[in-house]
Amino acid sequence: MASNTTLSNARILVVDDEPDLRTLYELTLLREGYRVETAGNLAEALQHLGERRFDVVITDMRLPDGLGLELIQQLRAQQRPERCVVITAYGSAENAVESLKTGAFDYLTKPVDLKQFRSVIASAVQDPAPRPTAVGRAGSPLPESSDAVLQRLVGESDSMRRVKERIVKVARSMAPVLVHGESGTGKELVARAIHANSHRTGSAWVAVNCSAIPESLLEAEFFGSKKGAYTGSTQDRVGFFQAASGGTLFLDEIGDLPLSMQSKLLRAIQERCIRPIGSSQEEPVDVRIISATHKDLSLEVLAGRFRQDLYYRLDVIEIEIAPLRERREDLPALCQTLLRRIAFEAGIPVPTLSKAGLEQLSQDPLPGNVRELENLLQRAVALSDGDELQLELTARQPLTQDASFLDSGPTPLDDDQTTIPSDLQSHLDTQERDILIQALRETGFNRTAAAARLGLSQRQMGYRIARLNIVTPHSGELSDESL
Ligand SMILES: Nc1ncnc2c1ncn2[C@@H]1O[C@H](COP(=O)(O)OP(=O)(O)OP(=O)(O)O)[C@@H](O)[C@H]1O
Repeated sequence: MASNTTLSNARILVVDDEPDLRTLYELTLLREGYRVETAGNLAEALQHLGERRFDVVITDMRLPDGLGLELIQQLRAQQRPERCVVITAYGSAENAVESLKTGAFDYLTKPVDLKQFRSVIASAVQDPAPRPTAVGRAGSPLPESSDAVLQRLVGESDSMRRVKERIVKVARSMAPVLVHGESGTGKELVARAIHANSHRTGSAWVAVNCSAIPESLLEAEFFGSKKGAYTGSTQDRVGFFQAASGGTLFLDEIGDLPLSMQSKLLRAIQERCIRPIGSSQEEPVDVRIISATHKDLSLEVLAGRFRQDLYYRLDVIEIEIAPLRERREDLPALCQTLLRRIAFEAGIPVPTLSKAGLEQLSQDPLPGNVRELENLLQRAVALSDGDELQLELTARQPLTQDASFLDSGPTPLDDDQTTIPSDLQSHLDTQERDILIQALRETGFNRTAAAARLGLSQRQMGYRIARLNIVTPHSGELSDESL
């Protein structure tokens, strides 16, 4: 029986033309304590809906007099509050994605696994408002109020307002969201706001930086492993999917996931099951996936670096965050918030930024976006000796290319583009190393500034520096000559 009486009072409409299945769903739901009504086709369903309000409508996709999708469309058009769960035929990914795009809360694939069925319905009937008694799990922060997280997202430009509206709109469904924007634009903050505004807010939030995990460890990190699965594994290990169970899994830098892992992720999303390494058992998983990238994934698909089917699965709802240089009207509010945060952490009075300083900032391309702005202000606060902040903007060329230039074509360092390298990986590594070193030199070995110039996050920069074995003067081991 469902443990929460308010949830078990929920009223559910089941729409399916197969009497056996209808009865199976009905009995399963009645056993959970829900109030259930059934319909065998669209017309009957609409009749029930005309008579009363339901909490959840579960509908088969194919009905004798139309599609389950039409039911969702009608409910949305009438702005009805019912959450819809669609049951689609096995292998019809298009239908599942289409129903999520139309506004379904979630979908289930035939043959329906009853455990999964119960868990999806339990999610759908939950009160969307954050539950006051909910507590964060070990390893996940206590849930923040939905408003508090949205308010942390500073900016009232048209594009920021659209982002915030979209967050609220999509938060309540299970549909995967892809957040796209340059490095430092606030993709993780947006993903967190979606989680905080969803009914999953009391459950785990697990953020994973796909570019920071070595390829050989990815499968174990994502799906976990059983004791003895490999040398040295002395106990079962929980993967990201299990850790995020009931909550949200945020896959940052999804464009950097190697192809081999992309197919495993696709399978986990499609089947909603994972198999830990060393286990013979599949485990059902209930996670909402939000992914983020600074890359244009459609170009990555064309270049053969990203699986089209996975792209299609992840990009059900897209949220685009504009770079800071395209929403300069957000700069004053952002500076104010960031300065307040910096001053609070340093335990000092909030410094002021002069009009001239703000003007200076608004002329700067700020390729590292809000993160770069944050670092810049942090440096200014640390170096200031008076009330007014002195900004140190790095002299640089106006930004003419976005960060994806590293991946999408020859760079000026390609002096011999006609020769095909015999070892592509080491050729690319050498080029990447040269670019990184050049950026580090030109920024006085300031990793943050170099990362910002290259459109990389600090984590990505750190990972690349380690991978390519670059020793910077700050590491105190070798001098400039070693570069
Ligand atoms: N609109 C905003 N209002 C307030 N702070 C912001 C905003 N956007 C970004 N930030 C701050 O800027 C920093 C970078 O944000 P975040 O990590 O979310 O960016 P990102 O796009 O995920 O970066 P990356 O792609 O490099 O991982 C964080 O400290 C975040 O709090």
